[in-house]
Parts: sequence; structure tokens; C-alpha cells
Amino acid sequence: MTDLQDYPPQVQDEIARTREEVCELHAELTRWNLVVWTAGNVSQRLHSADLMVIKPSGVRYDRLTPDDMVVCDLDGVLVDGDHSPSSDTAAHAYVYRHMPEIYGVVHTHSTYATAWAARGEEIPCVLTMMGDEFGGPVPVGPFAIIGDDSIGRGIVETLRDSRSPAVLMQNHGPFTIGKTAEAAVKAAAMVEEVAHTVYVARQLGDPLPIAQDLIDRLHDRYTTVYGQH
Ligand SMILES: O=C(CO)[C@@H](O)[C@@H](O)COP(=O)(O)O
Repeated sequence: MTDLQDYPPQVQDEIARTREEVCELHAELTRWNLVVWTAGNVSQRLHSADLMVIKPSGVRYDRLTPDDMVVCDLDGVLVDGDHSPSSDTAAHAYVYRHMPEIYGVVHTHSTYATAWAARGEEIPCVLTMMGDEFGGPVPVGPFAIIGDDSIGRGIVETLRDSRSPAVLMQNHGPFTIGKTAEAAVKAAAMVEEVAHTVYVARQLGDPLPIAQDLIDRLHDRYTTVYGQH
């Protein structure tokens, strides 16, 4: 096993910062009611080395500290940490190996998004917020059993050619990706929000689809103009 001390100071510094960031972002999962008990996990990939920082498996959110965050290589092998890494580490690592532009991965079991995953049905793009954040429907990924690269492969195969940062893994729940872990956490909050809203809309009747050219315009504005630059 490679030891943390084998890495240069700038890598060790980024690891310390990333442990702080990833720990703080786990608090956002409970803040937005996206997880129950110890379900869910957040990771961030480093820029200075082929390493990732991820949640320790099965540790209660209210007990997580930056030092509890686990450092793994991009094959999911433990590099530094006193705890076993998340049971989803292989999935996160697979995404990082196959989507080099991605530096954050989040998994939750948020209620409404997971309900759509249980049905294996994509969330149709019937809200301008969905055009903004997802650039279309939120797709469904294949059923995959935890324990090998199956989940990670399903995430990549579904999202590689999609504008969506979220995928509903069938019978399991949402996984989200981003250029940072914070962006992936935002996508996790937004997919739960739209899953809930579209569910409510369906209780009222048939939601109206948005034309593709308008979805494209919404997504282009949101990804190039919206917010502070
Ligand atoms: O959904 C799964 C595994 O895919 C849960 O066990 C997961 O949310 C939480 O596992 P960890 O505590 O991160 O090991």
C-alpha cells in the first residue's frame, strides 16, 4: 500500500483541503433530507494526484469529521484512513477513471428520485428547471449489484453521452456527477426536487413536455449565463 508520506507536500495539502470539503458536503446531504441514517456518500477527486477522498462506510453523518474521510487511489485501493472506505468506492473510482472531466460523485437514496428509480422510469423534462440543470430528462441506468464495477459502468454508460449530471440507477437510487463534489451535491438536491415536483404534477394530470429547442436554449443559458461570472 502506498503511504500518504510518499506523496509530495502539495498533494498532502490538497488531501487535507479535500477532506474538509468532502466532510462539509456530507452535511449538505442531511441538510436537504437526501439521505437516511448512513445511506449515501460523497467523493472528490484530486487534481494533483490520481487519488480520491470519500466517506467512510457506515459512519453516522453526525459523527463524520474531516479526519474520518478516506483517501483511495482511482482503483479504489485504500491509501490513507482509519476506516474502511464507502461500499460505493468502486463505483466512484470507475467514474473517475472513465470520465476524466469529472471530479465529484454523489450517491443518495432520496425518496422521490429513488421512487422513480424503483419504477425504472426516467423523469421527463417538463420543468424549465430540468432544462436548466439536466438539459433534458433524468435518465435511468441499469440494475446493478454492488460489489464490483457494475454500478460504475452503468453510471458511465448512461451519462457519457448525456447532458444530465444525474442518473437513476434502477431499483437503487440516484448517482450524480460534477466538475466538483459541490456541483454533484447540487445535482443530487436538484434531482430530488424535480422528482418530487413531477410526481406532484402527475397527481394533477399529464405534465406538458417542453420542446427540444426550448430545452436546448434553457440549458445553454443556464450553463453559460446564469449566476456570477
Ligand atoms: O446504496 C448503498 C450501496 O450502494 C448504501 O450502502 C450506501 O448508500 C451507503 O454505503 P456507505 O456507508 O457509503 O458504505
